[in-house]
Amino acid sequence: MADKADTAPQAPALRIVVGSDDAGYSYKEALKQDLEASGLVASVRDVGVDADGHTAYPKVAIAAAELVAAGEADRALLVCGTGLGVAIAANKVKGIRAVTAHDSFSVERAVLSNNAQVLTFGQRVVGLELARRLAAEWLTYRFDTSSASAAKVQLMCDYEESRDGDDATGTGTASGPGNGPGHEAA
Ligand SMILES: O=C[C@H](O)[C@H](O)COP(=O)(O)O
Repeated sequence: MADKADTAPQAPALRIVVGSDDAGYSYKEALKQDLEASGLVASVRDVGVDADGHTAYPKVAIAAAELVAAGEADRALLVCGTGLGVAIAANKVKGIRAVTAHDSFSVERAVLSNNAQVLTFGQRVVGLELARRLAAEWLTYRFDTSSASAAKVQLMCDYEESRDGDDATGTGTASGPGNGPGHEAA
């Protein structure tokens, strides 16, 4: 089943943040190299960890997600042992939709159905070559704001906005959804 905008070779190149904990470090490094070599990528920003880093996954994931939410990056690609912790942490940042996906269809729908700006992998779950292939596919997708999926994504955005006043502790410092280079906002 082909979506109207399932690939967009003419789309603006993406500004991508990469990050991992120590359990995802070697995949993060390999994926970063691929991203840096891709014509679909405008820039790659690495928020850690470095080779001997031991920063806990929530700190790295939140730092990356905040860059996306602030509009300083279009997407983030995060790796931990399972991909789950970095997704949960990134989703705590307002405006962020982060998913773990280890198959091609889910990677496609993460963008085309859910307008997810953050993709996460588990280094202890998926093979490196599959992760690399999935990341390459992920770069080709752009959310279509005129698609039927847009109204569904908007329901999540509306709910998040409606919750703002209910949260005495605040929901993060991000001011915007970081939905991409001018064409990914739902
Ligand atoms: O989701 C968490 C990640 O898999 C992390 O890399 C490992 O976390 P743990 O050390 O708490 O199991």
